[in-house]
Amino acid sequence: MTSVARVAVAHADRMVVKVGSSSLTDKPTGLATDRLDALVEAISARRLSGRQVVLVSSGAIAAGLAPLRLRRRPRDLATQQAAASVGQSLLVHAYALSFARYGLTVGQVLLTAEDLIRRSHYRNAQRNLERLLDLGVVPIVNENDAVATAEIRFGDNDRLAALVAHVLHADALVLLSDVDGLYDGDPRRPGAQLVPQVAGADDLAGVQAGRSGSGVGTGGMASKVDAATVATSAGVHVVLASAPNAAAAMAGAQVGTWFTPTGRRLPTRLLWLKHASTPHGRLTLDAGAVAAVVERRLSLLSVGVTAVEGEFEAGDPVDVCDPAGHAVARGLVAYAADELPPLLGRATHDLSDRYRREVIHRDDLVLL
Ligand SMILES: Nc1ncnc2c1ncn2[C@@H]1O[C@H](COP(=O)(O)OP(=O)(O)O)[C@@H](O)[C@H]1O
Ligand SMILES: N[C@@H](CCC(=O)OP(=O)(O)O)C(=O)O
Repeated sequence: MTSVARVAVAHADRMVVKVGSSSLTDKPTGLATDRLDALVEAISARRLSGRQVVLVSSGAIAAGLAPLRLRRRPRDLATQQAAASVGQSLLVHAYALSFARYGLTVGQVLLTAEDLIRRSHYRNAQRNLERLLDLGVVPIVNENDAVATAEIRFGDNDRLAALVAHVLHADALVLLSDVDGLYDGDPRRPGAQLVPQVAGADDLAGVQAGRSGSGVGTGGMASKVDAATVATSAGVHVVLASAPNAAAAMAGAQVGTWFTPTGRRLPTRLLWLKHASTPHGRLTLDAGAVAAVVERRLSLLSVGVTAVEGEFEAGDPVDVCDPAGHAVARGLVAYAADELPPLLGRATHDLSDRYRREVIHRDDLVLL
């Protein structure tokens, strides 16, 4: 990895650090306070050097298992929510005590997907996190597992951390796990090699990023690679390293896997549209409309739409598909599903004034 990237991380004024359940918990005792304390020591050193850190911490469900005498992560949502309710308070209490050793105050921020997907909501989350940082507090973010339902769960905190990094204009994202980086295959298999650098999709070709090996983590390596891709596509440097290497990773040392930015910052609205929204329907286009939207980046007009599926209202996210049915873009549609069928294939000048607006304005479209 070039030293430029490592210097960028070492000097990041604002950094998001995400730690997984497997790095904070021991079976059967629950929270491993020695490991939590070691992580807090590394983060506190950085914070006390004048740089801002937001911690995204998993571990609520894992920390709730032992007090509830559960031997493994429950499968049903209600027991997961119960375990998270018990575990989250233990987790944040442990962090509060540990950061207090360095005179630092923590603030708990629990988010659901909605909080980062809906514009009115993410401004709220953004305002609170900014204020906590201004006040010198270390925000500790987790998914709000106690109320999150199956459809709205992030399901993994890696993507949550990438979205938080973007919303807060962080310079770097450090993903800490129980493995010392991305391997080209399951690290439990002999011969798997550490991938030291990912500069783009080509470096991921042939890499088998699989599921969690710990039984308490949910995302596995695939979700870390997805999160790194989200963050780097928006200009954020990403390091994936093991939790014991936290200080070294934050200082830009040669540990773990380094993901270099592949794109520039998108407006937050478009980032959530691309990575966090759930499409409510699909519009199929003819070949000319695909070329207009994808290559010439024009707005989508009714004349190029051949089919509409799904139930959506004006303003909802929908997928924009080529004639073969592959999603090529996602956008905020300007019409409700039941308004569109009479407009399909018709030129804008043939329509009444009410229907002369674009089906999706180009400012509301992202390519997938
Ligand atoms: N290609 C890979 N490289 C590294 N780890 C991998 C890979 N494929 C699967 N894994 C597994 O992913 C695990 C990390 O994911 P997870 O348990 O969800 O971590 P966390 O709890 O830290 O979020 C590793 O411990 C490893 O067993
Ligand atoms: N929000 C959940 C963790 C979800 C999650 O992504 O876990 P992990 O794969 O360990 O980062 C919890 O606190 O238990």
